[in-house]
Amino acid sequence: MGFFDFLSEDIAIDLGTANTLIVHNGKVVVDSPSIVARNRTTGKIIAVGKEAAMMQGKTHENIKTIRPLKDGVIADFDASEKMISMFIKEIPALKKRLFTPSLRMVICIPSGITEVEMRAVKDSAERVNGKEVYLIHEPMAAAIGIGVDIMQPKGNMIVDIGGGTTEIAVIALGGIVCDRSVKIAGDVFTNDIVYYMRTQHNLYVGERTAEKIKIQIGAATEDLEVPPEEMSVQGRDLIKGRPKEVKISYREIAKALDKSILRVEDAVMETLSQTPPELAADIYNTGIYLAGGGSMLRGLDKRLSQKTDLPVYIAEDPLRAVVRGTGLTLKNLDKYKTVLAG
Ligand SMILES: Nc1ncnc2c1ncn2[C@@H]1O[C@H](COP(=O)(O)OP(=O)(O)OP(=O)(O)O)[C@@H](O)[C@H]1O
Repeated sequence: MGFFDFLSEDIAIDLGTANTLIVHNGKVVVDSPSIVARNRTTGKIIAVGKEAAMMQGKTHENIKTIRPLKDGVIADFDASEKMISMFIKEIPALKKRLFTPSLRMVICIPSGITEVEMRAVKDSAERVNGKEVYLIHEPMAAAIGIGVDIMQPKGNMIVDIGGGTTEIAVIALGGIVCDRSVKIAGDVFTNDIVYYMRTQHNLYVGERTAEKIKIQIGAATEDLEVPPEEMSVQGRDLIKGRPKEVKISYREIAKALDKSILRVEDAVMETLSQTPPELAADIYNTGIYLAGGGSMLRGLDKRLSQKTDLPVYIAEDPLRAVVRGTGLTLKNLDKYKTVLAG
């Protein structure tokens, strides 16, 4: 330990389109929606994370809620930097500090990210006091978080279904052999539900309500073994203009999501078709690992398993698999130096 090491801290960040998670000292210390609320007149950020999420869809013209990331990459630099900086200040062990310490960071990024987008993440991290900043691809972090031994000469397929992107990768010998990133994930599923409610029930629902429907009764198939109960949904009647309530079943949601899930399935099939034969043989034995919040959609594992004819496993606590892996990478930087991106 160097003399000035007490002035520096290590943190791992999963900067996601839907959620931002931070690991410090081996523990998840921040787990918040990636949302910022800004006062339009003064330009000041008035809330981030959970507090800003409560305001979503309920703001007046003076307040605007922003999601600074889109499709896994930073879309609004100023808002994202302020959000990261406020999240870092919320870390209990750093709250007591007078100044933000210099940070050694590992941040995960989508596998389909461009050099310019990668640079943007690094720049933002440096501006929030990141002195040593490392990047890791999300599927790689997910694999480490799931507990896959990525260094083995053995192929493993990871499908990480987040908010903005679905990342599919075949990993062997500490590297990504083939991958695909599609912009079909949780946010698209939510918008599919908004569209379905509008067109089939003449009911206008906001994104927060649609996401609630997805989590409470969302399904990827119409034949679930344990179907959830019908759900009452309130919104605005598009014809009469007044509030209205309708009851919906998981079967309707499965119909609403079908086209998008087909596109995820196609991307998985395409990646499998590009996999070198020796690694394909490994995947035949090990199956496919799912991570990310989208993997929690009821019946998605079964549907993917039927489509690919392979066993499909959902990671333990799928929303945290990526940040767990990012944290482990940070803890074992020497071991994982070769798997870092950029
Ligand atoms: N039980 C659930 N069923 C279906 N979807 C869910 C469930 N829980 C969370 N989700 C969805 O998971 C998504 C968030 O997942 P996650 O936090 O893994 O994404 P992210 O890392 O923020 O996004 P990205 O990796 O694309 O940047 C959201 O769209 C959310 O609605």
